[in-house]
Amino acid sequence: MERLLAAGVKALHLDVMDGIFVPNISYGMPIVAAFRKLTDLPLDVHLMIEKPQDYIRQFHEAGADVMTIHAEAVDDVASILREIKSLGAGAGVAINPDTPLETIVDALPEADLALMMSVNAGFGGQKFNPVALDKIREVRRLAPDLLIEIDGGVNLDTIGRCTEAGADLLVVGSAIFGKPDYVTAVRELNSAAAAAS
Ligand SMILES: O=C(CO)[C@H](O)[C@H](O)COP(=O)(O)O
Ligand SMILES: [Co+2]
Repeated sequence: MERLLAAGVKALHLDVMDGIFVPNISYGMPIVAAFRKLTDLPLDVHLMIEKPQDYIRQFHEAGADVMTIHAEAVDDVASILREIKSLGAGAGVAINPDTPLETIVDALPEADLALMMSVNAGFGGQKFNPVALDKIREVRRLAPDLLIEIDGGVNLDTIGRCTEAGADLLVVGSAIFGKPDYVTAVRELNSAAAAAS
């Protein structure tokens, strides 16, 4: 965390995985609360879990500023987005690369953020899937003021295409954590993103 903060990242994206919605387990509310104690940066909590509606209050109490649910995990996206907003948090909806954008179009008016996954949710370190870029362009056309986030395989080679397509929030895992020097990694990523936007 100290090294990340020194590198000047603008928010923390926290990947919550339940071993059911995705075949991997990461962490839950106590770790989100621990991050909350260490920083005032926005905590952007990516809920890769089933029944997210049962946990949003606890994640918000733990310190989540934004909670993003997966459309594939729930029946009624719009109503859960409304519940998240009623807690005073930002509400995001995510879709995996194989999920058509049509799945969430009706819910977009309730969303503060749309997350276009450029890998299948579940693991860091996967290869960037450019299908997310076309979805970003379409979301931008449908909802010009919505925050658009991209997540998965974003690195120095792919980040320019993300900003060019219209992504506002660029989630980077391996391309920072896999580097010895976070300051240089973040500076180079920010430069590549800005050059293309
Ligand atoms: O939600 C995620 C995986 O499900 C991660 O946020 C994402 O994969 C970031 O890691 P990387 O930049 O290494 O792909
Ligand atoms: Co994520």
